[in-house]
Amino acid sequence: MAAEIIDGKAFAAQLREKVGALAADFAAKAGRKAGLAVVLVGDDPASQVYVGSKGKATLAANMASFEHRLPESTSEGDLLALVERLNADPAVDGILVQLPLPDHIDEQAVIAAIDPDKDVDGFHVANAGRLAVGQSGFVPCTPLGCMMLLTDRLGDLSGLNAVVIGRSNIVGKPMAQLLLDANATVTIAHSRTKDLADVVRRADIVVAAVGRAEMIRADWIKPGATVIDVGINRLAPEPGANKGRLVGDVAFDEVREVAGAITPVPGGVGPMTIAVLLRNTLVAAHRNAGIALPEGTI
Ligand SMILES: Nc1nc(=O)c2c([nH]1)NC[C@@H]1CN(c3ccc(C(=O)N[C@@H](CCC(=O)O)C(=O)O)cc3)C=[N+]21
Repeated sequence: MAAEIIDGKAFAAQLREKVGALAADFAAKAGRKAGLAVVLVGDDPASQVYVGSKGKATLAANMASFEHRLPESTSEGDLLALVERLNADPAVDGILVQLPLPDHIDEQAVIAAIDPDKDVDGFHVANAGRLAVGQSGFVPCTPLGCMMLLTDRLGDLSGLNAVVIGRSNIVGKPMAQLLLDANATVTIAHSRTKDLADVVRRADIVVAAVGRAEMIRADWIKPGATVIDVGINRLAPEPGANKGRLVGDVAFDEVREVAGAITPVPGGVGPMTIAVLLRNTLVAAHRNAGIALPEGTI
């Protein structure tokens, strides 16, 4: 039996709809819109596209969008000064500095400068620490989006074997913590893991976040497992084409024959990332304005 395809795009659209309605309520109560500032340094074409789609999604969700596109040559000092201004700006509830930054800028220093209560990416150590010890804070958008897809499909995750492949601060580590909080039995696998295929074969839940195109094969997957593919890799263009295809870290066409459910790339986790960013911004706005967000709504 072929796997169910988990429609992240549709799920994300529903979440954006809910956030948009709550953001309209917020604006009525607060007398201002929730605001998201997105900062992009340099002119990487992929980053330009993401920042553009974040801006559009923000406006569509009844929030204010503040875009700051700075040249590649921007100094670390100038970027830090902008972050300070955004921290102090009462119209800005959430701040996202698009990564990666140019090599001459220390990413950790920039993330550390963001007010943790405006850190809607959940990258600041204060938020990483809150997640680690079970306090409420901002959770990185991609892993939180993956959890929403998993709980929607599986309900209670208690006792399930989850294998997270990848140990980044942005996806792998927070993903493992969220799964652990949901009472899954969690393994974090990575490039040095021995017998990776055997480790993955024990998983009821596989979250692939390695950044290697189509690395996870059908014979690694336990029949019926739920497979969440975080990877977004662009293949080399076919002869005659100017852009290569987007593929995940999972060999989709073969894994779908074995898995119980699988996210596609594109149309899986990626759209969830942006929807959760808006959700986190809505939460930030309520906290900053001292307005309660109706419990259990998002
Ligand atoms: N501070 C920061 N926060 C981020 O969240 C962040 C970042 N920096 N830097 C870059 C990555 C990448 N990222 C994506 C968001 C949405 C899609 C997305 O919606 N993808 C679509 C299609 C993409 C396409 O067609 O090119 C999909 O998967 O269906 C992808 C990638 C957020 N990132």
